[in-house]
Amino acid sequence: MSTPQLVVHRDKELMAQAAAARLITKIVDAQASRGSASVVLTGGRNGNGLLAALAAAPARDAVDWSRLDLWWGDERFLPEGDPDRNVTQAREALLDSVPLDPKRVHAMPASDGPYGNDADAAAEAYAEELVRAAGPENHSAVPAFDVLMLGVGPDTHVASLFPELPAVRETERTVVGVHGAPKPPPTRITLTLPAIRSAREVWLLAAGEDKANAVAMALSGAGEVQAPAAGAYGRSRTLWLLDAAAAAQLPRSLYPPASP
Ligand SMILES: O=C1O[C@H](COP(=O)(O)O)[C@@H](O)[C@H](O)[C@H]1O
Repeated sequence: MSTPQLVVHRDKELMAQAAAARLITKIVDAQASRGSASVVLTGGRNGNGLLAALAAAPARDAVDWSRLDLWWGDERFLPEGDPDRNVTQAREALLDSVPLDPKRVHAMPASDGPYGNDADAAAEAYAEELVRAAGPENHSAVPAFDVLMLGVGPDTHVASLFPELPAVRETERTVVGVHGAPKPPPTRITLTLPAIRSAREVWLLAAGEDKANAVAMALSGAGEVQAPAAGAYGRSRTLWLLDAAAAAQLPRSLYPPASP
């Protein structure tokens, strides 16, 4: 488990631009040292803001998009192309404008796909896709993600791990179906905390005053069942990327030294 590090930016626009710059560097470095990079995307306002900032950054051309694997931390279980699906929003924000290898874009199944309306079967299929990508040499059920990003909801949810729902208590499976989520749509697919914790780096993104209470709670010792964001950390690094509004309720003892 890595101790959370906090970076606080002036506002959400600057946060998105700085996080996009950070992600470009990570991908380029991973491609230089290992040949390819593996990134887990998040949905939500901050995840999409980062992708839009990346699309607008001239340095995006430093990435070899054909040597990048993209995965998702969660998906809203809706028909293919639905505007509320996380993958649809990511395509609009960035993916449609860069030359990705379609075989390396690992979207979670849709509710009108091969598993029909069965979110649990769709989750199992995604878990199998992760196992295949991990390969036997990794001795892991998931590939070695370089960066796994998570938006933090105002209720402290990350991916589709909501407080007190069964998915946040999962200790064995890497992907599960979610039923009865408090945020629409109620049916979702999500990586579990064990899968999230297998990533080299976990980045949690939160901007806006509606996130301030969730950020303070998750970083002040709350349990992961009550505050799922508290249970999200990476093997080498856990980075909280915040704007000043989202950091406003943090105790001074947690505030990074150089922040206003
Ligand atoms: O529904 C979801 O919400 C969270 C947080 O979204 P935000 O708009 O409050 O930032 C997101 O991270 C997750 O991927 C998504 O499915």
